[in-house]
Amino acid sequence: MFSLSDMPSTSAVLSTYTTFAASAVLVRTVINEVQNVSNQIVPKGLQEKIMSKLGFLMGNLSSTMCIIIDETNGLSNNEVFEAAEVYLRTRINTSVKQLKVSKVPREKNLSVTINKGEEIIDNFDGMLLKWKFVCVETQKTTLDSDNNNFSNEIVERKSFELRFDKKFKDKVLDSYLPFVLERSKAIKEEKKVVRIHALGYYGEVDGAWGPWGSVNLQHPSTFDTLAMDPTLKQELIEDLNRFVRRRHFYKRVGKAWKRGYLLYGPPGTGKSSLVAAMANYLKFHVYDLELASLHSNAELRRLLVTTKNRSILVIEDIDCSINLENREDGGEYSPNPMIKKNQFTLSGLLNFIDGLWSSCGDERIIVLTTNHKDRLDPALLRPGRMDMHVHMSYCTFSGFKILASNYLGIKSHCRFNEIERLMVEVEVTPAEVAEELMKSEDVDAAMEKVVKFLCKKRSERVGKIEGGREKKVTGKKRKARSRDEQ
Ligand SMILES: Nc1ncnc2c1ncn2[C@@H]1O[C@H](COP(=O)(O)OP(=O)(O)OP(=O)(O)O)[C@@H](O)[C@H]1O
Ligand SMILES: [Mg+2]
Repeated sequence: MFSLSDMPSTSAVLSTYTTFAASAVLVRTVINEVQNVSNQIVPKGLQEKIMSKLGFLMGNLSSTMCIIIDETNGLSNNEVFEAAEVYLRTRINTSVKQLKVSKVPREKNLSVTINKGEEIIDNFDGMLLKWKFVCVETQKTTLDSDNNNFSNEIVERKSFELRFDKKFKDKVLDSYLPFVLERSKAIKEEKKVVRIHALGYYGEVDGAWGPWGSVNLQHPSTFDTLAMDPTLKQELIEDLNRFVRRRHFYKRVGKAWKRGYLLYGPPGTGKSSLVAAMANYLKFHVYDLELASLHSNAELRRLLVTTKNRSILVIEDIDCSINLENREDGGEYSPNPMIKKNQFTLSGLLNFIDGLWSSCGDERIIVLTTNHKDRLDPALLRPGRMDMHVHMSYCTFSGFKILASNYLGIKSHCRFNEIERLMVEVEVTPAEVAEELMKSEDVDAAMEKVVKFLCKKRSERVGKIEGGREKKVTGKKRKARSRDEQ
């Protein structure tokens, strides 16, 4: 059994080290040896002192540099750690022996990470980078204020160690780590599940409690499946692209980074489907705001501040939600008849859109939908509030082809010409056409249904016109008769 006096002193160890200092390899061997021996005989505190001195000298000799990336940065999370976690999941290769797999309830996919102590080798621009996931258990003592007792708990401190050749220090800090941050952002974006938030119950949103409850937006609508004027569709996609890439532009010209879209058109022309397509395209969460459930402008403001950036706020059927023609008298309106008038106003809404809205978020989109654009106050429609007005019209033949391809997987059919002619004559909504297309899985039968439906619509229309003429004629006849009688 060794006694403490048998143990080599710090200075002895250091002088041993100096003797071998010429060779880094030998020093490492010495360190390992000292570590092995000291593990058995040296008290822990002294052991750490010796090893830190040796490590320091060793570090000076080695050509390797190590960056420690801790999970937290004081009280806040360390974004570099989070980014590394996400990025390294995509770099797991066969050299890793132990993985950890988990799944959170709302996520579709499994989350795969490396276990503690595992290493991942990465290459970047001619550099070799070695990542190690380190997890150290420490004891944390806390005072229980209820009974004034101290309690101990074991907490895990996680970090990554990133090792690379010293000569690449600048390149790692200036290029590689920013690259890891960027990549992780892109990976998160790809995996983002779009959610739709609605009022009505208090729900947990991203770990915080707030007035919005949310579920995954499972609306399958995309720009590809949407039947709308192809030029308008392209313009809208370009407008959205321009909006999201112009962060610096908005800053430079001193404008809030927000954009308003008014979607108008008859029922069943795809306004709500377009909102879903926009959300799926941009991967923005949706906040579905029902004005009828609000009681005051103050409530609107409170709700607004709890919405996140990179989101779409939707107010559907705006013409039905609020009296929008009476801004002069304050747009007094109370959606809830039990509550006094004058609490929730049009000017409140306008302020919300370009006053307050401007000051409390980035990359925000607001969408208003209506069946009656003409009923809206022009103040609401001006650029800066509703920047782009999108008319969702009755189904055109090009829209029909998108629906046919979508529902039946066909690009052409012998009835297409007939359908094209009929569509010029009648007004049908994409919703009506979609309904007919769904009535049969057999392509010919489905086409027949569409043709029949369009013919029926046409005869209804002709009937109406003739009925109208008839009425006019009988009206005239009646007048003439009464003149004769006089
Ligand atoms: N332009 C379209 N492209 C593809 N499908 C459409 C389109 N318009 C309507 N549909 C189909 O009809 C259904 C109803 O459409 P949607 O709810 O988007 O219409 P809307 O214009 O919002 O109607 P409303 O004014 O009544 O709210 C959709 O689920 C979709 O299946
Ligand atoms: Mg709708």
